[in-house]
Amino acid sequence: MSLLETQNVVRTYGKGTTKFDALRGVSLAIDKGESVAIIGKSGSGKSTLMHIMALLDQPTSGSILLDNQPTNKIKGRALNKLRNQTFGFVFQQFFLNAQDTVLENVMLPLKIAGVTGKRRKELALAAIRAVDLESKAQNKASNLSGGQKQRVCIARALVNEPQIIFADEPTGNLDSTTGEMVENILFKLHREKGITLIIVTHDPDLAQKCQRQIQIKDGLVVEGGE
Ligand SMILES: Nc1ncnc2c1ncn2[C@@H]1O[C@H](COP(=O)(O)OP(=O)(O)OP(=O)(O)O)[C@@H](O)[C@H]1O
Repeated sequence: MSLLETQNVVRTYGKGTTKFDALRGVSLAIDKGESVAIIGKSGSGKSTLMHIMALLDQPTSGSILLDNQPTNKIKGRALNKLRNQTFGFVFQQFFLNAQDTVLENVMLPLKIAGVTGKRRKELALAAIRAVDLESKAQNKASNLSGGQKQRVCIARALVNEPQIIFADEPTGNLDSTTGEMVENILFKLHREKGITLIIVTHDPDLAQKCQRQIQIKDGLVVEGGE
């Protein structure tokens, strides 16, 4: 049974002469516990699709179903809550708060979810432990290496025990050894906690480690949609 489904998703940017169809009718279904890579050339529509699947953007037409329920009527606070509870994000544009500690950064999604006090700290420390950064918990996020920052992002993404982790080029800015460590953490979470992984990547090796590769070309799925 599919966990996340897109039905004939179209996303048009702009109006008039600048109108551009970034997605031209994307239908795909992702099962619970799957690991999926979204691949394709620059400008093919990968990030647009990822944002729509993660309910960060709305399609111009078409639908997104989560657990077989349509999501188009969920708005505002309810939508934020659903996203916060269901998804974890490892996105380059979702920066860490540089002046806050690692612990504070990882506690943030729990704070938003209304988890308080000791429990908030314990859950955050468990996530920090899962990415092997316990010794840095009190460090400012700015005083970390690139790979360590990415691991903090993963800890923050997993602290709410999400069903799905969306990762946009999770190893893009990292050297190969550090990138491999970050990959290993993501796949370990997938194997051991059954978290569904949806990863946008240009890296063919990372894509091959996923159970399925969905290839996007000019706003359409050309391979791996089902
Ligand atoms: N806000 C926007 N307004 C207008 N056009 C946009 C906007 N965002 C994206 N596009 C266009 O939509 C198309 C798909 O963009 P998208 O970012 O989804 O591609 P991508 O496959 O993720 O590319 P990359 O691999 O370079 O990140 C591109 O042609 C892009 O120029």
